[in-house]
Amino acid sequence: MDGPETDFNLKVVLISFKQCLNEEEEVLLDHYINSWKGLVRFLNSLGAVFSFISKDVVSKLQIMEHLRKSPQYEHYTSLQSMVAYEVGNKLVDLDRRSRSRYPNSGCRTVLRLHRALRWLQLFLEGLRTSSEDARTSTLCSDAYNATLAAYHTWIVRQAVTVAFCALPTRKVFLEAMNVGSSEQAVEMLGEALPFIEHVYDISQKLYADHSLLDLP
Ligand SMILES: CCCCCCCC/C=C\CCCCCCCC(=O)N[C@@H](COP(=O)(O)O)[C@H](O)/C=C/CCCCCCCCCCCCC
Repeated sequence: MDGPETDFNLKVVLISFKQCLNEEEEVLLDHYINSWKGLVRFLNSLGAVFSFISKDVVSKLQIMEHLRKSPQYEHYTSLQSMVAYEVGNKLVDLDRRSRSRYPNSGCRTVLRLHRALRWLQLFLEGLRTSSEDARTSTLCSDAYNATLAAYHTWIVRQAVTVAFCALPTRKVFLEAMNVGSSEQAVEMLGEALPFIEHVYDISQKLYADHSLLDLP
């Protein structure tokens, strides 16, 4: 039963990233997958022009869910245990020459989501701190160019640029978050974005420590 506190809104999704971390500051994959599913729900609500993006995220979440249901599922409890298992057992393609051996490794799959999380963090921070008349397409492409663009093919970058033109205005975006007025949405972002940032920072350090930031 949904009440005002449990209604689906962006605050619920962003705060769900807090649950991704346990007391040891390990990133728990079930929660990470669920938080991403919440984001996909928002993406789908923005219209069919974004469906090629949402399909890519869903396919990556399915890879992770498959690993969580595999006989090796215990190794996929957290990002840390996954990295230890896949790296320790050489189940990751570390360079392009070996690209085709483990195309669905957990490490390379989460890396794509991890980079996208940084895009989301920058985009929402841009929405939060920008003026009322700021263009969302500019905020979005600035965040994209600072994060994901470097890893995407020319074709993907063109498709993404077209999709950005279909973004709603800043006001509509903030209202679509379903947390009240634009001012309340801005306040919510200030409270909730640190949870995403924390998960991002811990994942980034883990990947950097294991030289996994450029997996093909
Ligand atoms: C009311 C406010 C709601 C805001 C909530 C937004 C929800 C955001 C949800 C998802 C964000 C986008 C996630 C993009 C993941 C991209 C993963 C990726 O890099 N995939 C590429 C590489 O994968 P491999 O080939 O190596 O397996 C893949 O090639 C790319 C596929 C196409 C999609 C890439 C689009 C990225 C655009 C990011 C901006 C999204 C704009 C959304 C508008 C809010």
